[in-house]
Amino acid sequence: MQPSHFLSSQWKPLSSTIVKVQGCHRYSLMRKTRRSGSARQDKPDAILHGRHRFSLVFELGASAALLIAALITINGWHVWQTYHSALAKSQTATMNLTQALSQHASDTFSQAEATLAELARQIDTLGAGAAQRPRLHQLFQQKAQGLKQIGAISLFDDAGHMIVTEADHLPAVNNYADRDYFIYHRDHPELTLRIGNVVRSRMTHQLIVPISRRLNHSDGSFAGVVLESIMLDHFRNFYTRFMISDDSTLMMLLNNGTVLYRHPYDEKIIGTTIAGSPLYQDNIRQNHSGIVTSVLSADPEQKVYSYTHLKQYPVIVTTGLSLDQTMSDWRQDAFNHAVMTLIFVVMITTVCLLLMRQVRARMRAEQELIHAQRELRTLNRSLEKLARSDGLTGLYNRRHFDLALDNEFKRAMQSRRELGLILLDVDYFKQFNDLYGHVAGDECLRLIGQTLHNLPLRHRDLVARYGGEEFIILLPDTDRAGTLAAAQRIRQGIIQLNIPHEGSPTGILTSSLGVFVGLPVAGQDTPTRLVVKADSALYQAKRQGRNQICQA
Ligand SMILES: Nc1nc2c(ncn2[C@@H]2O[C@H](COP(=O)(O)OP(=O)(O)OP(=O)(O)O)[C@@H](O)[C@H]2O)c(=O)[nH]1
Repeated sequence: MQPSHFLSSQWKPLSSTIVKVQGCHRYSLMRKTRRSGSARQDKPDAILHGRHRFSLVFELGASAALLIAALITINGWHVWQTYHSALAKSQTATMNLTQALSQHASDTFSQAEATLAELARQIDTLGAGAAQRPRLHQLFQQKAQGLKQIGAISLFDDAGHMIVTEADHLPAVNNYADRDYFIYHRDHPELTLRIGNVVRSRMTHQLIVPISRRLNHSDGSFAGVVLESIMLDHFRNFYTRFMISDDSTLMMLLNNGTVLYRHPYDEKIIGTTIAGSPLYQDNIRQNHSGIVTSVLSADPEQKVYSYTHLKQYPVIVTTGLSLDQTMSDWRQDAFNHAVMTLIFVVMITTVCLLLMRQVRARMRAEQELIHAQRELRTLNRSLEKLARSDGLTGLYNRRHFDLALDNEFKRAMQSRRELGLILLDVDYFKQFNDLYGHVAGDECLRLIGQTLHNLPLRHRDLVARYGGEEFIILLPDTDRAGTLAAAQRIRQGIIQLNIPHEGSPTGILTSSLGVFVGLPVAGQDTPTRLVVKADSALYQAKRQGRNQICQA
């Protein structure tokens, strides 16, 4: 028979059990189980790391976002607070200013009212005839000298002629019947004080505020007007004392919104009206006093306005402080805070991004490390397997067998249980190689290895290639009968392979087996000695004609 025939022939494993064992495990099975176990461990590992990384990066991002949100909220709250505080301060400042101006205006007008009331009484008492006029002139002079704000004091008859004045001479053209105040008093019976629009004096050519009062004859008919003109400069001098920015405004108005005076001084504005402005329409006209952020028609810039009506006179005083100006400190502060916040936000974001990058890099390194560890473990397992197994047959090698024998030897000593050892050698294998070649010899050894591998052994039993064409089987806790039965099965198994061997007297490949069974004796036996004993039994089997089992 050609070697190709037996090489391809199916070898049937032993169907009966030599040594009865429960739950025997193969090396390959153990290896498979261990590999799948590690795969099961690796998968949750990877998931955990993925999740861990995600949650770490997420936590970092969330913390930074929270920190930034807190920072912005705190600074926003601070800016909001300081805005309202600055606004309240500017409102207080404008109201104080308005109060000072209203006090000044009240004082000025009440002095004028008192003067006019006294002069009217004197005129009523003395009369205003030609004889009394020098006396009245003196009186007017005294009053005018006593009050420096007074530009002129004049008396007009019922036709509008100036008949007495504090000046030494009456004007050449001295009819004032066209003046507002004259017309008003002529047409209105009340004897109350009237504060008129600013006009230019015909005598001094200065701007004046005319304050006038009607005079009646004893029968109640119109007798004329007594006038006290207050120089606009009086207000100008007073208003200039206040240090206000150019875009702020101090104003004195008549009740109808006509401007009596305005600081900073601008002659063009004197006599104009703010009656159409939101400030006047929505606030001044409606309330006695108040504070409001508003605009004027002629001045669209938003200002913090405070205003008050004088209690006794139809005059309003208003102060408008530039919102831009009054809030400039707050704006600077808010800007500083915004810049600081921005710097912190940028810093936090940068640090967070760097940390996130580091975490990612670290996680990546960890992943790579885990991967490398896994590969190393796999490599170690393969190396371990390689170190323990025989390359040709896949069985354990001599090195592993020696270690296992050491262990089982010790165990047998301790447990006082017998140990079985079978040493197998292929008969006439040199001839086989010579006849069929080394490749066929290798295949033959592989088939024998497979036969041994398929033996139904217990989990502590071990089959190894001892070297060359020699195999060894270790059977812990096995008595003589069990070991011999196993040896017999093995021998039969090899015969059943039916490998043709023309160099053998039997015509097929056979094997000789040396068996040792016994309890190792303390102080006498060693693992090597047990093998030697099995080997000498094998030697005996060879000597007695091969294809047989001999026991040591
Ligand atoms: N093909 C092959 N041959 C091997 C291997 N290992 C050892 N051999 C051969 O096995 C033969 C063993 O020969 P011997 O020790 O003289 O024994 P034998 O020819 O079997 O004779 P007996 O054992 O006395 O029956 C040698 O020729 C070795 O070269 C191997 O792995 N493959």
